[in-house]
Amino acid sequence: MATLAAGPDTAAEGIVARNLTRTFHTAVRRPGFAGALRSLVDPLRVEKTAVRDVSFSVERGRLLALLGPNGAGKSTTIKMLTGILTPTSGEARVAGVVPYRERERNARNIGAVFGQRTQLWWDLPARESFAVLRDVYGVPQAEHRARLAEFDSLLELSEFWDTRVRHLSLGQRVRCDLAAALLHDPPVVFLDEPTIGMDVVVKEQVRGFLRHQVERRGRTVLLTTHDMTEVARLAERVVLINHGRIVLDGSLEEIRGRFGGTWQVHATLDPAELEGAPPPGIRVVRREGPRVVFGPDGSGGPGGSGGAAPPTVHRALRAIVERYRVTDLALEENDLEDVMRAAYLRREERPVRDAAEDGAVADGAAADGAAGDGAAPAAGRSA
Ligand SMILES: Nc1ncnc2c1ncn2[C@@H]1O[C@H](COP(=O)(O)OP(=O)(O)OP(=O)(O)O)[C@@H](O)[C@H]1O
Repeated sequence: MATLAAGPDTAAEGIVARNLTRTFHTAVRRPGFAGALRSLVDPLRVEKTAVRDVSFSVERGRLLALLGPNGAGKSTTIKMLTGILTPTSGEARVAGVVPYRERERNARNIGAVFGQRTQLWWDLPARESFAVLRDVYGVPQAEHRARLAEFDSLLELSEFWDTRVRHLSLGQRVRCDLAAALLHDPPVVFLDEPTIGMDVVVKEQVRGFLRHQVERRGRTVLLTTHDMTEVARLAERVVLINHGRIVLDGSLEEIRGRFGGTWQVHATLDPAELEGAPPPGIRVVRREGPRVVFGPDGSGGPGGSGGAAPPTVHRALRAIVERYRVTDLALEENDLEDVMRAAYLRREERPVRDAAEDGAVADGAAADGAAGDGAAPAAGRSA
């Protein structure tokens, strides 16, 4: 395996993960009263591999969405990339730094927002937290002022930044958290469900802010979310993780193609005759005179007889207009939520059963969880 040690030419990089694996050892209770008593004196420890052999990279100035169902391993991956957790094996490099080896250097390069927690001081107005962070990171006054003005113009923070954080609404607080995470101008940003619980207007404002930070400021963003609208609006590329392993690294189109993203193309043909068979991977679903409905032929993808994945809707559209003379065209796609549900429910990628699933009852506290593994990268202060 190639080594990922930091080098002089690596500062321009985004995020690189190579074969990242993280195993937790958890104390579990044996079933029944006698078992519980025995576990007090002789705790049973089981191994849980939360992330297994995960490799991907994010180019500088790009946004990648890391998707997966609950418990898939997204947060564990982010914790390794932010330096909070050390991988059991594998390597990571973020903006040229190995995050869990050089935590301080890494903290200067990254910003992180965990939607459910805050890094702001609960009893201070957000603007005072910003000033403390400015001093912690040694940001020059003029730069700080300019950056705050930019964030205010995009996130409308000044309406509430003099209010104590404990009195802010969720949407207000997370907008302040975003500003706090970016005030030191980090090239790489990690966002773990940043818009969770926000109303649609604020969500859209935050998405606009993120687009601006990627497209205009060139930041590299790794985002986790369960919100498929967010993915469709923001992500060019997604990595899908399930049971700790990467199931797919590609575009939303590829996810649709591979996990039964069904589509139908309604075409009116001229002449009305179907001249020649439909292009490969495409079948005629029904026909009424010149009106023909095309769909994937089901020979690939899940549930199919194997072979290549069905063509993506864009490829199918192109193939259909190239093959036939089309006078009218309409497209129907199923909902992205349905596609993701199908992707999450796929069983083939499920790894061998963890010992914890074999009858023992998890005790809650991990024997070697994040708490004992290192400090958060930024000057974090959870409320
Ligand atoms: N400190 C820990 N000790 C033991 N097991 C852990 C620990 N942290 C995570 N896990 C387990 O690792 C698996 C992956 O958890 P992780 O939090 O990374 O999932 P996730 O994809 O972020 O889920 P969600 O979408 O619910 O936030 C889960 O089965 C979880 O119970």
